[in-house]
Amino acid sequence: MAGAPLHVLAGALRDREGRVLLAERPAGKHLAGLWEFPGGKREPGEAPLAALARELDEELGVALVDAEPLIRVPWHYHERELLLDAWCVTQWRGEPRPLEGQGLQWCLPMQADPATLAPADRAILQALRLPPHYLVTPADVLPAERELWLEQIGRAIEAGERLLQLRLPRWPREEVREFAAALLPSARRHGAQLLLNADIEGAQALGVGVHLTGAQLAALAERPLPLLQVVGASCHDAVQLAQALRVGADFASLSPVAVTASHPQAAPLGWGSFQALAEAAAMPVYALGGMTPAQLAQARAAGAQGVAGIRGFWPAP
Ligand SMILES: Nc1nc2c([nH]c(=O)n2[C@H]2C[C@H](O)[C@@H](COP(=O)(O)OP(=O)(O)OP(=O)(O)O)O2)c(=O)[nH]1
Repeated sequence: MAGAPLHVLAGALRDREGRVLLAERPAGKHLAGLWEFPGGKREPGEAPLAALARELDEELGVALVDAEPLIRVPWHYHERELLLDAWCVTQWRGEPRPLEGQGLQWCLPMQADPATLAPADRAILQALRLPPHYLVTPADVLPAERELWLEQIGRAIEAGERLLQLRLPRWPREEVREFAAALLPSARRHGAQLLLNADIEGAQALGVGVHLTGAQLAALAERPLPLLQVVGASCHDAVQLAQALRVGADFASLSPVAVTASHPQAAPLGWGSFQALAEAAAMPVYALGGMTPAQLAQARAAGAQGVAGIRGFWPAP
């Protein structure tokens, strides 16, 4: 019977070291043997957080104290359709115990193997791994400004930025690759991810990420990089977001949310359309276009992973 999707709550308990708790789905249940975030179905009339608190009590014997929304993942399994509503559980009382005999493990999101998770949970894992800001280099940077930008990006990484796209259309490809290689030791030291714009072969050779253009995304049949190298995709509509999911991208940027200096002719989505698209996307989505870091809270409220941008994101020189 086709009806409303099952509303399933999932809680990522996060400890002080940044590890999250994973539980093994018990034998005999749907997706048995795969790992998931503890939780379960909301009962009729129950508020979402009350449902999550009840499930955490039943499965782990802990009392939920504080949680914040993480990502909502609409998912279609053969036999059922669900809305997986994931929360980051930042405070709880009690020591989690496997009250249903399920396996439990604490692990850092970067170390969890997505292949062992329930398929819908890969988006939750990405939401836990990805930071709130996504920085993109300005398109007008010239090769002659290499030293300045080496310093600028280095400073951003030192300041805590963890996701950076090198989009340097005025540079020869080889020089962008060499530039990325020069930044790599500092990026690795700080756990920051570098993405090359459009250069899949360069990303493969260097072991870094790639940000796919809309045209590349349309032409791809599968994920172009191994799971540990991050894949982002430029999207403007639902068709591109669906394709990003099909090729196994880790996240999308969705633009333009507002009018931007770099694309003044493109019609902005506005927060209403952004939210509808982001919530249907089943992957983390960054708000791009006319964004500043000050809009992070608004973007999060509209279902975004965070904000992406060029101007206003780089530390002052
Ligand atoms: N709890 C939970 N369920 C998940 C996750 N990922 C995922 O695809 N699911 C799916 C598996 C199930 O089809 C559905 C949740 O059902 P469930 O069987 O855990 O719910 P429940 O605890 O209320 O189960 P039950 O006692 O009624 O059988 O959502 C996840 O991270 N946590």
